[in-house]
Formats: sequence, structure tokens, C-alpha cells
Amino acid sequence: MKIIEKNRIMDEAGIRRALTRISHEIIERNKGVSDLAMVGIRRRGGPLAERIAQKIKEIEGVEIPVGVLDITLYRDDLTTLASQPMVHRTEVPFDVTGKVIVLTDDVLYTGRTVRAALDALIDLGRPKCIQLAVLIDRGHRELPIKADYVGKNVPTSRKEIITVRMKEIDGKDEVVIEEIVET
Ligand SMILES: O=P(O)(O)OC[C@H]1O[C@H](OP(=O)(O)OP(=O)(O)O)[C@H](O)[C@@H]1O
Ligand SMILES: O=c1cc[nH]c(=O)[nH]1
Repeated sequence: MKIIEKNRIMDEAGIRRALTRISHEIIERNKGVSDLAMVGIRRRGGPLAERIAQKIKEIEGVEIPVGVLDITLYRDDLTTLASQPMVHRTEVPFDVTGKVIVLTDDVLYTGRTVRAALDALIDLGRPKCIQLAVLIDRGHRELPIKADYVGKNVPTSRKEIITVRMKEIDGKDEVVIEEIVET
């Protein structure tokens, strides 16, 4: 089995434009930024949350609190129903009660990571509401979870893998589709 790169679907400029649009959508939907806070799902949801908060600061002149949830998805393969996300650590340095929390992640797939993140957030307090922003929605949901803000919808087969690379972690910004091929 090997993984081959098939297609580059977003470059640095594409990611920047998507995050700028999402930032405007967040401000518009919430009629401003009062009570707004970002929480990123590690690892790449973290820099996404930071970048959106920075963009919102540029647009509205308001500093938005940013937190991080560390979640790992344990799975035997990419399709098993038994995959179990585990929350390792929460670094949310503000009170979530009464806040409009925008949860961010790079890829939305089965929805299991987001479900675990929702549980962890609700354990911390009582947010006014939780919204979801993802860079890529690749479909194949196994839970009734839907993103409020989507960078790009990418129809995929289950054999494909979406790999998001971000400067802060990977040294460059891009989104590629890869495929698992039997050898
Ligand atoms: O909707 P789901 O099926 O839960 O999948 C989405 C999650 O999977 C990815 O993390 P992954 O476990 O691949 O870890 P990585 O990003 O650190 O490689 C991605 O970053 C999301 O958090
Ligand atoms: O294709 C996928 C599926 C889950 N998580 C990813 O990062 N990519």
C-alpha cells in the first residue's frame, strides 16, 4: 500500500482568501464580534483559529480570545465505525460561559472529532452557542454534524485522503488530495 498525491486543490492564496471570507461570514452571521471566541482543534485547527482571529482583528479592531483542544482520533483505518476520538488536553484560557464559540478544524470527515470537541467544550461551561468552521468538508459524515463556515467543499471517495499543510506546522500552506493505492 502506498499513498500517491493526486491533486493540489488549494494553494497559499486560496487558503488566505477562504479564511478572509469565513472571517467576514462569522462577523456577519453574529452581527459583530461581541462575546465571540475561537477554539481550534489540534493540530491544524489551532493555527486556523489564530488566523481567523487575526483577520477579525484587522476587520473589526477587536481582539478575539483563542483556545485549543487537543484531540486524537484512534482508528484502525479511515472507515471504521469504531474509531474513537480522545480529548487529551484543553487549553482554553477564558470562560466559555455565555460565549459564541467558533470551533475550527482543517478537515471535516465523519464528524467524530467534532463530536468529541463539543463534549469537551460543554464540559468547560455553558457557551451561548457553538458554531463550526472548517477549511475542507470532504463529506462521508457518520454523525448529524454540519459546518456553519466552509472553506471548500470537496467531494471525495473513501480511498482518498485530504492533507492540509499549514506554514506554522508544515512550513507551507496547501491542500492536496492523496489516494491510497494497493501495491
Ligand atoms: O471528521 P473526522 O472523521 O473526525 O475527521 C476529521 C479529523 O481528522 C483529521 O485529523 P487526523 O486524526 O487525521 O489527525 P492529523 O490531522 O493530526 O493527521 C482532521 O485534522 C480532523 O481533526
Ligand atoms: O482525509 C482526511 C480524513 C480525515 N482527516 C484528514 O485530515 N483527512
